Order: sequence, then C-alpha cells, then structure tokens
Amino acid sequence: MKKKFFITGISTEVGKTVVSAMVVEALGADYWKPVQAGDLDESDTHKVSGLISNTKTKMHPNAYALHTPMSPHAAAGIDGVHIEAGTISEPRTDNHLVIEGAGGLLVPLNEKETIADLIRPDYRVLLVSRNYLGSINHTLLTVEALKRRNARIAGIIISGAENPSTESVIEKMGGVHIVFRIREEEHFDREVVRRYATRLLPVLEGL
Ligand SMILES: Nc1ncnc2c1ncn2[C@@H]1O[C@H](COP(=O)(O)OP(=O)(O)OP(=O)(O)O)[C@@H](O)[C@H]1O
Ligand SMILES: C[C@H](N)[C@H](N)CCCCCC(=O)O
Repeated sequence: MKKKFFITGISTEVGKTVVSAMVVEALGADYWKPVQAGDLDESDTHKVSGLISNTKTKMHPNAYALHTPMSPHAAAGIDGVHIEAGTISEPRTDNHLVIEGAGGLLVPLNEKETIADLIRPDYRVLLVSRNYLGSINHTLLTVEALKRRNARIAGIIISGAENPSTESVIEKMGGVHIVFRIREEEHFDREVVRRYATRLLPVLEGL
C-alpha cells in the first residue's frame, strides 16, 4: 500500500527538510512542498534533491512559490498572491508521497487557514522536534493541535542531541511515540541521508 507522510515541525528550522529527505530516500517516495516561502533558487525541493540518491523519486512543483522568507500569509501578500488551501491539489502519483509543511503547524496561509488545513485524513503525520529550551512546550502544543484536528500522528522524530528527560515527558504527557532519532550531525549529504534512510525504512513500514 502506498503511504503519504506529512512532515511538520514544532517550529521553523527544526529539521523538517532533513527528515523529509530521509523519508523520501528510505521509501523512494515522491516529494512535494505545497507552499514554499524564501529563496526559490535554494528551495527545500532543491535541498531534498541534493540529499537523495535514488532515481525513483519525482519532485512535484510547489502549489505556491513565494519569494520572501516569511510566514506564507505575509510572503504571499508581498508577492500580491492570496493563498487558498482549497485550490491546492495534491499531485497525482502511484508512488509513496512525502509532503513537507512550511514552518510550524499553525503558520498562517491567509487570515483564516494554516498549514494544518493542508493535512488530509489519509496523511500520516511525522512531527519533527529538536531539543532547545522551550521545545517541550512547542512539542506538546503541536501534538495537542494535531489531536484536536483528528490528524493521524504517526510519531515524533527527534533531530539533534538527545535529552532523555525531555523525550520521556513528551511521550508521557503527549501520548505519542518517538519513532526515530537523528543525531546532531556536522553536516548532511547524500551518504549521511542514505545511512539514516536504511535505518528508517523498517520504522516507516510499521507506521
Ligand atoms: N540533527 C541535526 N544535526 C545538525 N544540524 C541539523 C539537524 N537537524 C537540522 N539541522 C540543521 O538545521 C537547519 C534547519 O534544518 P531544516 O532546513 O531541515 O529545517 P526546516 O524545519 O525544514 O526549516 P523550514 O521551516 O525553514 O522549512 C539546517 O541547517 C539543518 O542542517
Ligand atoms: C521562511 C521559513 N524558512 C519558513 N518557510 C516559514 C516560517 C514561518 C514562521 C512564522 C511563525 O511561526 O512566526
């Protein structure tokens, strides 16, 4: 059965793109970033392309490609565009699909909708968390917001240094499992991503 994984994060810059590349590489999945805001010559689609080795993956075009590295609602305003979640149609594919959000879960697309409105019932949501002072609160708030929307939470992925007391309290109070960990790496390249992808595949098969 083909699976669709939605990658969200507890904030911006926590490792969603790195995790997306690993999930894409593990499954040979297609990749789609519906809303991109920022330098379009160094978009997340370019980054994922540069981190994977398999030849099966198809990169699907953004529904909205905005030029300013800001919240999508604001970046859209600058470009004179109005984002509507309802106009975004998922790319057709027979392959697994990895969908990456922008920033955190409640980042606005416009004055009424957020990234959370892009999550469909058949998406398995992977929440990327990264340890910093304040990350417990950001992680538990995001889990609560996902549950309130009946999203199918597949699990949390920790990117960066381990913190056992943080991780155990997140699992206990959030009622969610940490399904994978990425160490604090000096850099990410195709080799590093391939190594993690090999370990990640059996985890994804169980989700
Ligand atoms: N485990 C890690 N070890 C070292 N660096 C990391 C790790 N995880 C993420 N980073 C670094 O943090 C930065 C942000 O990561 P990434 O681009 O994946 O975040 P993001 O959540 O996709 O951000 P955005 O919200 O802008 O899309 C990158 O420079 C990345 O290399
Ligand atoms: C530009 C950045 N890399 C992301 N694409 C968008 C992050 C928006 C964060 C908005 C916020 O939560 O305050």
